[in-house]
Amino acid sequence: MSEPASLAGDGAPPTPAVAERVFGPALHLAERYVGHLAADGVVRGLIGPREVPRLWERHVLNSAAVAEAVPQRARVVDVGSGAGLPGIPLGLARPDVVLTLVEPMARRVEFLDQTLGELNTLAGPGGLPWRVVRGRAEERSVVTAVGVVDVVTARAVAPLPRLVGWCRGLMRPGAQLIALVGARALEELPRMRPELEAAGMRDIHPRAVGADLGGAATTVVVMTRGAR
Ligand SMILES: C[S@@+](CC[C@H](N)C(=O)[O-])C[C@H]1O[C@@H](n2cnc3c(N)ncnc32)[C@H](O)[C@@H]1O
Repeated sequence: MSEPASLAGDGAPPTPAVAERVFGPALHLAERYVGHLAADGVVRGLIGPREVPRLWERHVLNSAAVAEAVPQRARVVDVGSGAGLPGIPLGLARPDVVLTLVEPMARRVEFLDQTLGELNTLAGPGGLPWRVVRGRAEERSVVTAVGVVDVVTARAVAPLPRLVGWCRGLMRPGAQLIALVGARALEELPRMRPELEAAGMRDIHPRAVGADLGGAATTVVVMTRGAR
């Protein structure tokens, strides 16, 4: 049977050996996702063409690295998921998590719906326990649709204090926010700490994840919502 054109993977970069260890039995789904990003993701302007050769290292493995910071069977919401990062690689690496992708932009939601539909079909019996919710994380309709979760993930969405303000309503007391950050956010963390604590966040710390994946480790800032 021929493959769906949109996921044919034309021009997709080769799969690095480490991907098999990261994704295990879901490797074929991760390869499909990369093919989809390289084709439809570029056509729709969600991924720059120059990113294609480094989709695995810089986007997919870098995102999947977050898996080691996520507790077993966590309810996870990926806020500002865009083309599905870091949510989709995380969900593929960790089939025990229940994943919701939140994204306000119609064009991106369409891409996510199509991707999830296709990966779901490929995943076979039971499919994937994932869904897409359109809207902004702080909107009441989104909080109602998603409910409260154990973990919020976010990459390149907003500075940490603003991100916390948007996501707090989705986090149960004790839930974690795991934000993938660059060097600048890390540098600014000490200055931001009082504001994050005033917003009810505790145990705020940077952490390197995915150091064993062959490339540079992913830096995340992890924080926990306090009781109030
Ligand atoms: C720079 S993109 C990053 C996308 C993806 N996380 C990645 O790393 O490729 C930021 C995304 O956050 C979304 N966004 C902006 N404000 C948001 C909000 N209040 N709630 C949820 N998503 C938001 C945007 O629509 C956009 O898709």
